[in-house]
Amino acid sequence: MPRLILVRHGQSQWNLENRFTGWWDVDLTAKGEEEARAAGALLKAKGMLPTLAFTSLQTRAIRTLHLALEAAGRVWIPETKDWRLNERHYGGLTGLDKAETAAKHGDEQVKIWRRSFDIPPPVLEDGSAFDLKADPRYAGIAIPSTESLKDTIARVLPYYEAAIAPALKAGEVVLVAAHGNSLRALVKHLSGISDADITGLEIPTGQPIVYELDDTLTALERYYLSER
Ligand SMILES: O=C(O)[C@@H](CO)OP(=O)(O)O
Repeated sequence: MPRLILVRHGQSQWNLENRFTGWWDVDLTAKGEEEARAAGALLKAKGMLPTLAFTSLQTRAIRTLHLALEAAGRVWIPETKDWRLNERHYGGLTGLDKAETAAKHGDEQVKIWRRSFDIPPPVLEDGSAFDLKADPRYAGIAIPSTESLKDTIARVLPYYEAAIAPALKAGEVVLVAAHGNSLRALVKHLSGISDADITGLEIPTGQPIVYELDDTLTALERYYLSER
């Protein structure tokens, strides 16, 4: 039966500093590196060994994948990096302190920006220090100026259907190392979570989530590997 393993990157420097991150390329903290290694050790201990991996173009997810694969003894498996698995773009909130932003705009507004299904944060202004236009990894890509979860789903799901689903159907055990909101997009789809209910779903860092799927890739079961 097809099996898909999702892991959110370990703690990043801006998770630690409580700053809106999105597409900004922030590295793991020492704790985040440890979480990634622990995720890989858990995969090995449970015999849940991936044969193929996907990740984003962002350092925190790529390094989480590599540290986990090293701990699992699987650094040799093929991996694909794609911007469609990036974190949702946080627009004009990128780099801001989450608590200071809540003090300025109110908790309710920040909650809407963070977790509403289809209300995007304000756009990233031209000339912002967080503009990624000159970043070579995004050459030829229409970088968004902000994204809601709905916008994120609109690029994650076609990628899942085109690249990940065929690998699952071909019998690969697929590991996806990505981000809180790109993984929420996948979980929403696979578990059939409504637009209203997805606002309450949080994905913890460094915790492998396993999907047991049937041959049509309908989810039979979703569980945290640490709980088995
Ligand atoms: O800052 C971000 O990019 C994300 C993930 O860390 O934050 P949030 O929890 O608000 O989606």
